[in-house]
Formats: sequence, structure tokens, C-alpha cells
Amino acid sequence: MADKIKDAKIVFVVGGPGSGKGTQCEKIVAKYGYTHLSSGDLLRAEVASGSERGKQLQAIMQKGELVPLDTVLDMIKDAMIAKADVSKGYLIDGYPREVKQGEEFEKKIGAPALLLYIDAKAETMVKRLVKRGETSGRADDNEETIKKRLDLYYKATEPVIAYYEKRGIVRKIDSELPVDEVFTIVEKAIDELK
Ligand SMILES: Nc1ncnc2c1ncn2[C@H]1C[C@H](O)[C@@H](COP(=O)(O)OP(=O)(O)O)O1
Ligand SMILES: [Mg+2]
Repeated sequence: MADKIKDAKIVFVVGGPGSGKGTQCEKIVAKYGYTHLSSGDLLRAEVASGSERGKQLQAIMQKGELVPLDTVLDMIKDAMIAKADVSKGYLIDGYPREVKQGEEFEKKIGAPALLLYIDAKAETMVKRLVKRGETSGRADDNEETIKKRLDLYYKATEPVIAYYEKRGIVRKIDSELPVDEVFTIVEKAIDELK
């Protein structure tokens, strides 16, 4: 399996909830033809399927907590294999959420070539999420859960950035700017990979 995807670029897309990861990933897909895998979307699809596993996941996500590592990693891996023959690159959006998740990913799948750190202020993220909550239908886009997700982001996910910074693969993206300006910075980071 690792063989099948070893030539494809792996990009981790890391940032707080509402920072704009999904928005930028969509634009990368449109321009570069990468495969976008959002761990949250994969999990929500499982919930929507109504399976027993989905029900357990929903309870965890509603509380703003992290779901078990193996569950997420298996889903990402299956989704990557499914696209292995056509994919030039993979955007792994919303994963790793903690350093351990990154280590496990590398053991089972491969090393990232780049980490896009989508950076916005807490205040900005809250505003965007509350707004997104008006239409997203996401059970976790409410103020109480948003606060928990932000706390968990600062505690568990920021160390991920420090971990990969040591390898020199982190590109910090100022996501306070308008979407298209953010993308201009993103494009430079992706173009460096070629
Ligand atoms: N640079 C930007 N300026 C203004 N709004 C933005 C933005 N990037 C994203 N948004 C909006 C779109 C969404 O409604 C909301 C959250 O964006 P998202 O891409 O869904 O975030 P994430 O996937 O990181 O949780 O904020
Ligand atoms: Mg998202």
C-alpha cells in the first residue's frame, strides 16, 4: 500500500477550527488536482451512514473531543488507497490533530513533504465558525463546542506544528487575509514542491 502512493506528494493541512483549511483545500484541488481528504468529512460521512461506529463517533464529535486514532487513520488510509492510481498529491486536512497521530501516519503511510499551517486568530475562527454554523448543519458549530475545539487545538495540535518545524517543512499561511490573497501564499508553498 505504501508503495502505491509513495510517489504522490503528501501535504498536511493544519490549523484551528474555522481557520480556512477546507476553503484553501478546495482551491488547491481546483488548480493542482490534488486529492482532498478531510478527516472531519470522512468521519461525518461515517456518522451519516447510520452505522454503529458512526453513532459512537457522533457522540465524541458532538463533545468536541478527538476520536480514537486508529479509526481516523484507517479511514484516511482507505481513502488514499482508493485514489492511488489517479492522485498527484494528497491534502490531509485536519490531521494530525496531535503529535502521536503524525507519528502513526508516517509509520503506516508515509512522510509529508509539506505542512501548510493555516493561521488565524482565535477571535476570527470563532466568528467564522458561528457564521458557518448558520448553514453548515454541523453539530459542533455551536459556541459551547467551538470553545472546546479551540482549547483542544491549542493544547494538542499546536505542538504538531513545532514538531514538523524542526524538519523545515512548515509553511505558515496568514489566513486573516481575504480568501484569494491567502491562496496566493498557498500557491507559492505548493509550487516550491515541484
Ligand atoms: N480567508 C478567509 N476570509 C474570510 N472567511 C473565510 C476565510 N477562509 C475561510 N473562511 C470562511 C469559510 C467558512 O464559512 C469558515 C470556515 O472555513 P473552513 O474552510 O470551513 O475552515 P476549516 O476547514 O479550517 O474548519 O470561514
Ligand atoms: Mg474543514
